[in-house]
Amino acid sequence: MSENVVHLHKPTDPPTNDTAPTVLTVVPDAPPAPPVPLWVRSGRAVKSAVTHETTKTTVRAVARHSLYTLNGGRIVARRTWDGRTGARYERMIRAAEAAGNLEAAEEWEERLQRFRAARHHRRMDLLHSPVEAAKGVAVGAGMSIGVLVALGIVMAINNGDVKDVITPLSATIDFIALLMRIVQVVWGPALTIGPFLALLALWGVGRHQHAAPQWALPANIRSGEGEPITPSIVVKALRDLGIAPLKNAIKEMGDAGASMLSPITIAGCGVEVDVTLPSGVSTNEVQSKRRKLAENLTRHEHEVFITIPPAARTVRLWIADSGALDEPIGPSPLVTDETMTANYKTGKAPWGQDLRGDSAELSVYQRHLLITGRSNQGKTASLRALALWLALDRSVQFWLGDLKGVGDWAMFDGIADVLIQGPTDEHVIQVTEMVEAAVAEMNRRTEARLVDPNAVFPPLIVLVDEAQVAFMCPAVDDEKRPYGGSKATSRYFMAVRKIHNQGRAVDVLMWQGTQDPTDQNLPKLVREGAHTRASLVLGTESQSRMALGDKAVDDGAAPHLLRQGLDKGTLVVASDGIVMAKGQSSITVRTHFIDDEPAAEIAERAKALRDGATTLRAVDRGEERDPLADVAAVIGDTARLRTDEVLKRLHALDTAVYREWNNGRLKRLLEEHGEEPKKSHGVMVVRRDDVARALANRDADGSASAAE
Ligand SMILES: Nc1ncnc2c1ncn2[C@@H]1O[C@H](COP(=O)(O)OP(=O)(O)OP(=O)(O)O)[C@@H](O)[C@H]1O
Repeated sequence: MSENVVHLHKPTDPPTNDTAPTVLTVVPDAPPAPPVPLWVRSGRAVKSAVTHETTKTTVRAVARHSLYTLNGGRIVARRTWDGRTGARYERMIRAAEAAGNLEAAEEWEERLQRFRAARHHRRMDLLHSPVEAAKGVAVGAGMSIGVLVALGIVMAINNGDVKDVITPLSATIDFIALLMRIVQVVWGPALTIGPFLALLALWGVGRHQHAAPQWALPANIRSGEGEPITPSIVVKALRDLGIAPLKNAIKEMGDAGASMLSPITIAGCGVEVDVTLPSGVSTNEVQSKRRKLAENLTRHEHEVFITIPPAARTVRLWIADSGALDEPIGPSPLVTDETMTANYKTGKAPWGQDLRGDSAELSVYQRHLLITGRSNQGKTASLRALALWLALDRSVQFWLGDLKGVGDWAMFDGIADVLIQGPTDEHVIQVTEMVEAAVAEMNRRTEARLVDPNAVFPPLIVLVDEAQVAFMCPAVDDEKRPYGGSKATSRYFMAVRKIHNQGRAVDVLMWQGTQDPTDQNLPKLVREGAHTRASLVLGTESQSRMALGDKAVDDGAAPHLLRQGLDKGTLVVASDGIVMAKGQSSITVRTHFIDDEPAAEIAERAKALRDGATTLRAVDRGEERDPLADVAAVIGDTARLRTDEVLKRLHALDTAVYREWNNGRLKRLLEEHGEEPKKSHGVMVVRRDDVARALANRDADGSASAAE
């Protein structure tokens, strides 16, 4: 009996085995939804009909074609009016005045006067013309009849038939009658279809000019995708920028707003046009509206570049063909031309293409370099492309620190004299010592130059990739001096600063690649010490200012407007080592990408050109110095030398060793050998004889202890 019972509650205990009865639960039906009132349903139906895509398309098409005809009529009427009156001249005068170009205004004024004088002349002529015209018709008709009769006489004489005298005349009359018949027949239908043909013609004009509101135009024109840039598109885009004085001036000018523009020229994969702004509109007002301008031109923001040419009140627009910047550029000539060599002094590295499609080449001669950019955007690749080219000049030495250390620079093994690869503090210490050794080398060269002003040295490129790792390194040395940071005691920072200050003249050059600049990971003095500054995409305008400097950004450089991921390898470069249009302070370069494999091949070619360098994994600090002998050497023949001058000379002799030396340390050295600095005329000095005695005593002690 119990198996026939259907429980109306949920069992709380789970069934214990497979034989447990299936429990069915009765779920009551949901209550029927209340009926929707008729007016709501009708409203919904109307809404869905009105908002349906087909309805929208139909409404758009009807509106568009009607407006084409209407506006076509307006355009034709205006053209006719312009042709017959001085309206066009007056408009040009207003445009020239609005643009502040009084010379052009005067010229148009003169033309208007000439036009009016000529029109007056024609009108005066018309007053006399009916009589003249009647006379002309009478004379013309008489002459024609005379000619026809003369022709008839010739025919009559020829045929011997007097009737032929009027044959040409009657044939002409018949012909005229025939024409009249044709006109009579055609006239009726022409009267009927004539207006339609006229409307069709007006529609054609309107359609050609897209003379309908934006919303009514077909989708492809509405989006403007791929549309060529014409003066009227540029003027319209400027008018709608939201700059009131510009808008008013263009309104004043009407169609003649195009007079603000230079001819639109093809420039690489886009077009270029200079816009002379009307008075009251500043160039940076237009520059700050780049996105809006780009959208008004139916382009993406990154496809429009606004720079400031030398001419006053002028902005230069470069507008890419839609999507053209997304096309890859070809391979590097370094890859395709296996015979290529380089020349540090006179050559230029084939880096990529500028936006005009011209090849962008960089001279690296006596220029410190800094490349910044967000992670994974092509910083190492663009820095390496320059180094690979320069490696093809066998005279150039490389000391290289890669603080990422995943092998991006491995192909320089055998080219570079020093190659340090790795991201740890230990690597930062080695890289710092490498840069300090370069400072010592620089000092040695400077000294040598003092002795021989014509001394020439092989270029030494001190390259640190991922330099932010060094600036952010927390390690400190035995004397508590930090390797990282940007204090006066920070070792990496100070070494870079010294090379920036003095390295150029003796061809010791600092090249750094660094990520996402901040004041901490790229101190101000370091970023401003580079002659060539280049940046890949960055996050903010303030970072762009750090990367390229205020001047370049104020003049339109905008790496923060490049697109992360999409513009890999595109650099904004501020340098005098690259050709750019006059007055421009930066240029956008799309670099050739050289992948690891071709990079290794280029490196092999470079090695073949060189005798083969033994690459060190850390800098050799050289033999142990003998400070007392060094003091004697820097004093030379001078009887006494101020202690600060002794320290300066020691420092120049070997920066790495004597960097931390001060008066106290010098005093200790002399005291260790039974001498001390003395006062002379109120200043502390070291005397040559004291040092010589100390040396002699030391040598005597040394030989005595050896003898024992
Ligand atoms: N010129 C270029 N054109 C196209 N793609 C490029 C270009 N340069 C680099 N890339 C692409 O970007 C990737 C990253 O390049 P790279 O390692 O040079 O970036 P990075 O900025 O040094 O990165 P990291 O964050 O590691 O420092 C490359 O593997 C390559 O796919």
